[in-house]
Amino acid sequence: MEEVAVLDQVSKAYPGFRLGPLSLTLRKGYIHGFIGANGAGKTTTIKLMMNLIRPDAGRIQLFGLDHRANEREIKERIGFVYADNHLYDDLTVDQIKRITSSFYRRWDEEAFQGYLNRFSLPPRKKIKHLSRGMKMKLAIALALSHHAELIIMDEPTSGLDPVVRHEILELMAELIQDGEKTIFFSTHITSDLEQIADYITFIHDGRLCFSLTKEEIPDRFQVVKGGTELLDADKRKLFLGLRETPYGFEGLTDDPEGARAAFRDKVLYEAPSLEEIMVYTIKGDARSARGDVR
Ligand SMILES: Nc1ncnc2c1ncn2[C@@H]1O[C@H](COP(=O)(O)OP(=O)(O)OP(=O)(O)O)[C@@H](O)[C@H]1O
Repeated sequence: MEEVAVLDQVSKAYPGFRLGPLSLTLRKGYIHGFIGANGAGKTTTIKLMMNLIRPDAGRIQLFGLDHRANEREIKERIGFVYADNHLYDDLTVDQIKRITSSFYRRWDEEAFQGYLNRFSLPPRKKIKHLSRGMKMKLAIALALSHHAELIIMDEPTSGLDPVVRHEILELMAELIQDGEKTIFFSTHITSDLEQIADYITFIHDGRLCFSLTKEEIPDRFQVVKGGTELLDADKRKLFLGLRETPYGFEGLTDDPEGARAAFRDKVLYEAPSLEEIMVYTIKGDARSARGDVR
């Protein structure tokens, strides 16, 4: 499988926060979703890939090329959509298009006009008069009109209504149909990933928790539900996170086999949603950091 992006033991430290060492591979032709709580390090990872900030250590390759030595060529081949899009407020759609198109050798005016029509974006309207959803659609149209092979989007669906989100997800699914393009997008909205992502990468507090295909996740994680009397100190260790009520417990394990050996048919086993994986992992981590019994 062709590797479009490889991060190898990449790290970056800010006061009070350290990303990595992070290793991650993006495979050609797939949609890779990138999840993590606020402040987990998603934007930092994306900025490192875009060479907007420098890593303290580690190696980043895009299209098999060193991302700093070959920045110009690489940027031609990337479509980048940034969360707080830096579109100039006083410019019109048409003016921002003219500026953006001048950066790319492979700018495709027909493709851009196609997106304007598809998204009903008025060419003469000023950016500041566009709604949040329209601004995001414009950012996407600008990023997709130079035949990019890798599309990197930082929170493209956050703050958008379900209809606009659906339109954007539908477009992503269309884009990878020919197997030539790769999408990497960060989000908090786990249901978006459940719909369209092939691979899911989850980071927490600057560390990689997992990078798996959507199909692999149920083999790796399981929700277990049962009576609290079944729990003892050893069995508690099977869980990444555990919630107990007077009526029973519910927990997330990353050792489904161990859980089955321990509880057999005395409990219920369920496939977790991505949201459950996120919430249990993050809460479980906070509890162990505080020294609470897990
Ligand atoms: N330029 C900077 N200087 C200092 N600290 C920074 C800088 N940029 C990011 N950080 C810190 O790094 C951490 C990770 O931030 P980052 O923006 O990568 O998280 P995120 O996962 O994208 O979060 P969100 O979902 O809220 O956008 C945060 O604690 C943030 O305060």
